[in-house]
Amino acid sequence: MMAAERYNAVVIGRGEGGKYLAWHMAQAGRKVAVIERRWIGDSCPNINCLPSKNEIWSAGVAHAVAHAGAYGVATGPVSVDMKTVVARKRAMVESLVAFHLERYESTDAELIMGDARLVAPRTIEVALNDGGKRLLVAEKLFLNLGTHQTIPPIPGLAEAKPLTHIEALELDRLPAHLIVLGGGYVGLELAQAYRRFGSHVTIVDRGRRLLKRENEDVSDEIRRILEAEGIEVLLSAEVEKVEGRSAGSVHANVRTSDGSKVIEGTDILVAAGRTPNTRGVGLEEAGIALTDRGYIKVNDRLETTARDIWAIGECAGSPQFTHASLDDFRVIRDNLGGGDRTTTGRLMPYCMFIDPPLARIGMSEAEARANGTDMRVAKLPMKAVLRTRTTSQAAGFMKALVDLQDRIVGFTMIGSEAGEVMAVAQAAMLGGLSYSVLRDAVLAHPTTAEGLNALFGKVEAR
Ligand SMILES: Cc1cc2nc3c(=O)[nH]c(=O)nc-3n(C[C@H](O)[C@H](O)[C@H](O)COP(=O)(O)OP(=O)(O)OC[C@H]3O[C@@H](n4cnc5c(N)ncnc54)[C@H](O)[C@@H]3O)c2cc1C
Ligand SMILES: NC(=O)c1ccc[n+]([C@@H]2O[C@H](COP(=O)([O-])OP(=O)(O)OC[C@H]3O[C@@H](n4cnc5c(N)ncnc54)[C@H](O)[C@@H]3O)[C@@H](O)[C@H]2O)c1
Repeated sequence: MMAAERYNAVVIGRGEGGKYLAWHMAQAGRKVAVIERRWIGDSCPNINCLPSKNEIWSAGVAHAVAHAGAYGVATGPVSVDMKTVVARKRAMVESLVAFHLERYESTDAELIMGDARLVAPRTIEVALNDGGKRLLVAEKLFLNLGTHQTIPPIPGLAEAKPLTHIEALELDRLPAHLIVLGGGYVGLELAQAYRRFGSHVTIVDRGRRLLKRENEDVSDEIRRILEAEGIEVLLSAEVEKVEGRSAGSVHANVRTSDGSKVIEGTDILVAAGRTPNTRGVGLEEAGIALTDRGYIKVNDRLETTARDIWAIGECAGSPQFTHASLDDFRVIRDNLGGGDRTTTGRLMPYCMFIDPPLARIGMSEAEARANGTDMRVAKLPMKAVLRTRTTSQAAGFMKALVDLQDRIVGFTMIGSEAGEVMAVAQAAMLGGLSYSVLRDAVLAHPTTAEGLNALFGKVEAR
């Protein structure tokens, strides 16, 4: 019988919010352990956000060099060395891992590498990666378990050994023809990156349009941008069967409204959504209820159905963004400190890093109409923003929704610097400013944000 070790707080899964919570509590003098089975530093710096944006940046450089002639810059033949692309990414990841280890040292939070499972409420058995087991009892338990790639049950798909984003971001060779199953965030970002590195790319999505959570004009513009780069986009497409092996020869039998066709690729990437890491951890046995989609059931203070147990980030059904997981940490931290903070109504921005990027904060036009919000809509093509005349990057548009009290309730942009411009709109929303403040602000010329003057100038008077 193992002796139980007592902790003030244990975090299972080293996600974004969990790590900040651990560091915060340890710095406040609590005895804290974090149990992680694989990644030092969460998914974001190891396998998700930062590695993908690192390689996407390399792809952007390849694209810029390949199109340098249009800017009057002569180059020789352009080629991409995937080994160097991956080496640059790995160097970044290693530096981020070192940063995380240093933070554990300096805060005195204990990092335990192993697989955790609840054997009773707040009693955790850890199968250590180095062998052996430990038993921990926590006064407070925080679950930050994350999600993993969903592999749809398509005949032959699992046997084809498809790439997920993890392997795709480790490829030191260029696929001749990459089939991308799923045209969501992961699929579109990586599809464009691989196209720019030089692969032939086909995106297959069963939806009627890309990014179905966005307004129809957003989906159409993004499809136009991707197709203009030579990416093939198949929509309303069901993959019925996959044959062969990725990293060689792989065929996807696809049914579309135009009939059936076979896509012959060399590699297949699955980017068809996420599944929470909540099975086999002993959650339900410990009184922690799950939703019907397998996420941990929480209230708007991120409390689970079991006493003194919280959930954070994707496993709690929070929006699947690093900044959402970070904000979950703030909610829990403040409530543990006697505050009263919830996740209800928080503004959640996001930016998809295709080029040009898509950024959104607040409602889309379709969402506003669906919930009956009375609002005015203003839309400005990016070619009307003078900055884009200087860069020849005129694809996309800005769009704003303004309610009858003159508040900005939604902002969407496809265009270069979209994420940065969105932050300006977000600040105005957080401050409860009238749209006229951005309409009339003196903004530096010629910046992309300057377009906000013209965009809000198009809002109809009440
Ligand atoms: C390819 C890709 C790109 C992305 N890019 C962006 C982006 O640009 N911007 C953005 O905001 N978001 C992005 N995301 C989403 C973002 O990465 C996540 O939302 C974010 O990392 C938050 O994750 P988390 O805190 O919920 O958990 P995670 O960071 O996933 O951490 C969960 C951890 O729990 C561990 N774990 C699970 N079960 C156990 C167990 N039983 N025992 C021990 N350890 C366990 C896992 O190993 C994992 O390390 C991207 C996602 C993907 C897939
Ligand atoms: N820049 C960012 O912030 C960023 C980048 C990547 C991922 N993320 C986060 O990660 C989450 C997960 O991304 P994702 O791209 O895996 O999921 P997603 O939900 O964004 O997209 C999945 C896509 O796969 C399609 N699909 C599902 N099953 C299919 C099937 N059998 N055949 C064909 N198509 C199928 C869906 O129609 C959908 O379009 C995102 O929602 C986002 O929150 C964020």
